[in-house]
Amino acid sequence: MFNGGVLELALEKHFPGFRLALDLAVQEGEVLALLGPSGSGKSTLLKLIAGLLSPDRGFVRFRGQDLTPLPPERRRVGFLFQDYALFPHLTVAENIAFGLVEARWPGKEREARVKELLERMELTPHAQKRPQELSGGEQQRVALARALAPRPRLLLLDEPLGALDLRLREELLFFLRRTLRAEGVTTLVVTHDQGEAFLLAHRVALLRQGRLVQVGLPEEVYARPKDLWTARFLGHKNLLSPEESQALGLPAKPHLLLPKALRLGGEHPGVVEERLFFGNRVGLWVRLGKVRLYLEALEGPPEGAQVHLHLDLSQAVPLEG
Ligand SMILES: Nc1ncnc2c1ncn2[C@@H]1O[C@H](COP(=O)(O)OP(=O)(O)OP(=O)(O)O)[C@@H](O)[C@H]1O
Repeated sequence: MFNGGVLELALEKHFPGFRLALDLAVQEGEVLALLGPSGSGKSTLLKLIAGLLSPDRGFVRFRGQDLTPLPPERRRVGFLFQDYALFPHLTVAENIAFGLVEARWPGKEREARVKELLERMELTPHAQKRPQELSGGEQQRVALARALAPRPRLLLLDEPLGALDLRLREELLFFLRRTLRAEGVTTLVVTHDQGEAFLLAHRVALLRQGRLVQVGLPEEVYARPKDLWTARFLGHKNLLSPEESQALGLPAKPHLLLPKALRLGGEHPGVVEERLFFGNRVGLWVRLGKVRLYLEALEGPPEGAQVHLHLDLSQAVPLEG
């Protein structure tokens, strides 16, 4: 069942109206994104690993050691949950040092580690401030630094960019990506945003109603979603019914047309029904007879314009219902 992951999970947890049941192995140094809609069990899974919940059945194993009977504080797992609370009476530097003091790091090493994280997180100018004097994005970075400081062997992040506005989210996303790679810590990161999962993770695991639907490399999962639900959840737009597939010359089954299957200029005449301006690109909904297809381009004609599309049907992926 497992291919020798550093973290091995086999877990069952039941709540009224909800059941989580899954097996998963995570490799050393791997960043694995748990992706799923609201209520699919992402936070429950992290809490089971952290020891904040006990499973009804199964285990959490780390490097062969069964962590299941251990309380959270003995698991040596770092976590950052949605309601991360910084200590308001401590400075930024003291907040980051908190876990190091608890773990009795010698003074010199503690100072060096705090300095390193302040620099990496671009927080050095804020070291002596209190949390309430920081912006939301800065506070989030302090919380992340605090979680990383004691060099946990495993890091659990629940929607680490959750509360931020769009622009800050993007900024912090790249930051988080670099930090996780630089620290090399085995990480499970929960998100409901597929773009975030693809950018952060070495592998993504898709969760639906407490079950793993698909686990794989971002490119793999994106280009070969297991079924219609997964394809839709990953943001694919060209999902063809059996009838629509047939109208385009494909077998009468549901299909996904990958974005690279479509471009402007080709043999199929159509009409632009909708044109969406995104700033750096445009999205076009084009009607080709019975089928409406979506494509993106750097620029595109106005609504109502006649266009021709090139369709590469070798980029059509058959889907399970
Ligand atoms: N302590 C609890 N007692 C009872 N039911 C719970 C408890 N915690 C979670 N649940 C239920 O378990 C299901 C999964 O919840 P969970 O918080 O793990 O989902 P999630 O994928 O993290 O969702 P979100 O993205 O909204 O945070 C939900 O139906 C929730 O109501």
